[in-house]
Amino acid sequence: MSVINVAILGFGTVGEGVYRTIQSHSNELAAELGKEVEVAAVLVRNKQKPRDISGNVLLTTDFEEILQLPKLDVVIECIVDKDPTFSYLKKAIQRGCHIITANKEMFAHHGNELIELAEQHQVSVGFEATVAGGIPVIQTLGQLLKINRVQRILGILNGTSNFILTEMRDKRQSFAESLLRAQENGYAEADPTNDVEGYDAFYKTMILSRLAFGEEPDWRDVERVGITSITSELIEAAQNLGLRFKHIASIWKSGTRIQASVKPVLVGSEHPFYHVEGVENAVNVKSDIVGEITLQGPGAGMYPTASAIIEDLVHVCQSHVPKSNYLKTSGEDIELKNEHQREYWLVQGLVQKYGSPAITLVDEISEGIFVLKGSKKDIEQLAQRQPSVQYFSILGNEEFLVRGIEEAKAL
Ligand SMILES: NC(=O)C1=CN([C@@H]2O[C@H](COP(=O)(O)OP(=O)(O)OC[C@H]3O[C@@H](n4cnc5c(N)ncnc54)[C@H](OP(=O)(O)O)[C@@H]3O)[C@@H](O)[C@H]2O)C=CC1
Ligand SMILES: N[C@@H](CC=O)C(=O)O
Repeated sequence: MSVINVAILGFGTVGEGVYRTIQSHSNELAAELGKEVEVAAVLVRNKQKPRDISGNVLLTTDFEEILQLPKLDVVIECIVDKDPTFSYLKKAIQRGCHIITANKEMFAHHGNELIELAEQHQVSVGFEATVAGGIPVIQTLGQLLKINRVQRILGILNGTSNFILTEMRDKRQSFAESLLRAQENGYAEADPTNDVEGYDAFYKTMILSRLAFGEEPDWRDVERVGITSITSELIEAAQNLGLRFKHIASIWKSGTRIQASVKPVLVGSEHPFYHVEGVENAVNVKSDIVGEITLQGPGAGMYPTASAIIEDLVHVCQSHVPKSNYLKTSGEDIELKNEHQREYWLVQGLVQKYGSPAITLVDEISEGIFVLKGSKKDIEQLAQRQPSVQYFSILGNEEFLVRGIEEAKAL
């Protein structure tokens, strides 16, 4: 049987998971591809670290050595940062290799250039692992929703943040303890600021936007808020109202503009994301023909990410060259709340009571934590006047919230 020669760049959580999965699923790969998949080389930063890699595999710190291999078909990139990964992948494409990447930061910045270059060189690009870990959302949007016009996407896109919020609520762990566990489980980025300050979810949101709408919002206009301001006290107050904090990315088209935000909000049990817990991610796509679809599954970790990459491996070896601009016709306009519409907010840190006639106090649900009603603009102005104020939008219907407040008061 002939062979597909693969190089894996990086041998951390993801790279090692890919290596192990190629060994454990060799029969399935051979049956699907009609060729054996062999790992020819692994690139690392530190060759002295002990690793469980067969002696036949070239283990190197020099990417040029990999490029000079006599036979190389696919380069799988599982490193961190934009550089030198982008230049490695360009060289791999120029050498005629298909490429696969898990690196969302690099792909959000350079995905288009890589896809255009791949098109010129008649090779394919796999990037399923860049968004939502093991959930096949890229293939679903790119291959299975080609005719639907996407109207809006909501996503829980960072497994570490969702894991931390769940641990803090369910096990009453501190933020620091929960983050440490996420790191031990291999969920967090090398620099976890990327997870907890919302950068990782932001990059994933930009990749999804390009895939679903054919374009991205202006990055400077995207509201990006992480989860670091969410205290145990706030989580408990929300829980007493029947609400859970979720870090949610939203993308929608308004007029000719694509808009997006990435921030923590509160959802009730009627929301499709209420039960998305721990390291799980979810993506809810609203399109004109099919309506709403929610995909849910593990959003980070060794094997879920390896699953996305292995499925990409089959896809790039079998598929034709992708279209540049990865993608789709533009999506469809959708009417969402505008900044003047009144909604509900969970607010902490007021130094003077809510401070504006345009804002109504609904209730003080525990000491110093209020439910207020007002427009986004009014709440933003309040937070400008009182910088200690933290505010979180409460999604869902009013009836549900009122019931939650009554139940919380009865506690
Ligand atoms: N962890 C997860 O659940 C997921 C991660 N990703 C993405 O996958 C990528 C890898 O993540 P993960 O495996 O968790 O990261 P790790 O930190 O566990 O591993 C990174 C690996 O890359 C190697 N490396 C780093 N820089 C270089 C370099 N300049 N040249 C050669 N090798 C280098 C390291 O080498 P050494 O071992 O010698 O230090 C290490 O083997 C990231 O882009 C991440 O965002 C995507 C989806 C999920
Ligand atoms: N650090 C990321 C890993 C997967 O993309 C996350 O927690 O989601």
